[in-house]
Amino acid sequence: MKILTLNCGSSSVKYQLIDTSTGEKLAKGSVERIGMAQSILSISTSQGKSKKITKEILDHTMAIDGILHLMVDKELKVISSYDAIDAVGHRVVHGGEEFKASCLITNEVKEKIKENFKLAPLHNPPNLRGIEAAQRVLSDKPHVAVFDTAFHSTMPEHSYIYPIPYIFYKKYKIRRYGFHGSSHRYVFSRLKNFYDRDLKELKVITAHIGNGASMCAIKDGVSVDTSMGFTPLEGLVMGTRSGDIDPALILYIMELQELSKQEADSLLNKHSGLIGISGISSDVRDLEEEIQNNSYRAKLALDIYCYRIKKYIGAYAAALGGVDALVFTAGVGENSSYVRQKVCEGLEFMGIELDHEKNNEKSKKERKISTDKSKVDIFVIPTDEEYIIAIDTEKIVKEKKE
Ligand SMILES: Nc1ncnc2c1ncn2[C@@H]1O[C@H](COP(=O)(O)OP(=O)(O)O)[C@@H](O)[C@H]1O
Ligand SMILES: CC(=O)OP(=O)(O)O
Ligand SMILES: [Mg+2]
Repeated sequence: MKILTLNCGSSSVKYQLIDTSTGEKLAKGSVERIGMAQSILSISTSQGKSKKITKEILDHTMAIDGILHLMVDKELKVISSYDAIDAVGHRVVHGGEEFKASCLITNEVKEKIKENFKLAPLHNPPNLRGIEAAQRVLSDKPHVAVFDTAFHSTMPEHSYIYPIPYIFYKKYKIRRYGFHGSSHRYVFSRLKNFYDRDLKELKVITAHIGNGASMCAIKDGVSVDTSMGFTPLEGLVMGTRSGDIDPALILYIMELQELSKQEADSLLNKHSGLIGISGISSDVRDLEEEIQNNSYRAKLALDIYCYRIKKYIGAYAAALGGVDALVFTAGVGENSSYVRQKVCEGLEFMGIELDHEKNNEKSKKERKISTDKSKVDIFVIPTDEEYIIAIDTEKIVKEKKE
C-alpha cells in the first residue's frame, strides 16, 4: 500500500509517502512557515530528486494541496495521480484515556480529539486542522489517527496518578499520559535485529532526545513508565522546555514578575531548557561548538541536560528491577556522541560501559555502542515515527476491508 503520513504542527507539516510493501520512502519533505510570508515547501524523492519552493501558503489545506501537487509533478515522477495513494495516516499527539491504539478517523473520533484540545493546546489543534485539511483534499481515502500517547496506555496507576487530590483524576482526567509513543515503540521493536530472545524478556530504557525529549521504561514488551506527563513539559531538560521543576517556582515567578498564565506557559515551554540556561541556543550542535570556545553557560546547559537523563536512567533501572538495553534515539540521541558519553559516564557501577570508539563513529545505521563486557547493551537506533504511522494505517485499512 502507498500511505501518506502527515505530522501537522501549528505552522508546519512534515510528510512522507511510504510504500509499505517494501518500506521504501517514495517521497518526504515538509511545509514550513504556514500562514507566514515566504512559506517553504520541500520534497526529496527516493529517486534522488528534490525541490524547494518558496511561496505563500496560507493554511493547512493549501499546504497539503501543495504537497500533493509536488508528488504528481512531471519531473519528480513520484506518483502519476492521487489515486495511487491508498490511505493517509496522521500523527495525533494527545489521545487522552479513550485511545489506547490507532484508529480510523470518524466524526466521533474528531470530536474526541477536539475534547482533548485542553490537554494538549499546542499540539492537538494543529493536528485536527491537518486532518480536516487532508480530508478535504483526499475525501475518498481512509484517514487513520496514530496517537503519541497510545504506547503509554499500559502504564500502571502508580506511574500515572499524580500525588494531588484524586478527584482531579476522576473529574478532569488529570494524570500522566506520556508522549513520543510511536518513537519509543519503534526503537524497541528494532531490538529484534540484535537479540535472538523474545523482546518481552528484556528490560529496556529508551531515550528519545530531540527538540522534545522523553524516556521510557519498557518491561514485558510494554511501556511501564515515561518521563513526560500530563503535557510534553514534564521530565527531561529539552531544547526550550524546562522539564521537571519545583511547581512552586511557577507561582513564585508569576507573582514576582506579574506574569499572565500565557506568559508563564511560554516561559516554561519556549524560553527554558537549553536556551534558557545557555542564553545561546536550543540546538545541541551550537552548544557543543560554544563549549569548544570555552563558553561557561553552554557547558552548564549541557551538563544539566545530561545529568537529568542520567538520573532518569537510574530511576528507570530501579523501576524495572534491572536493565538489559539502553537505546538512544532522535536528533540528539542519534548524533551527539558528546551527550551519550556524558550520560553514560559514571554508570559503570550499573554495568553500563560505553565503547568510546564505537560511540564516536559517525554513522546513520542502527548499532551497538557498548563494550563486549558491558552488562547493559547500549544502542543507537534512528527513530522512524512515520513508519509506525504507516504500518498502523495499513493494518487498520486492511481490517476495515475484511
Ligand atoms: N549532529 C548533531 N549533533 C548534535 N545534535 C544534533 C545533531 N543533529 C541534530 N541534533 C540535535 O537534534 C535536535 C532536533 O532533533 P529532532 O529529533 O529532529 O527534533 P524534533 O523532531 O523534535 O524537531 C536539534 O535541535 C539538535 O540539537
Ligand atoms: C510531544 C512532543 O514533545 O513532540 P515533539 O518532540 O515533536 O515536540
Ligand atoms: Mg520530534
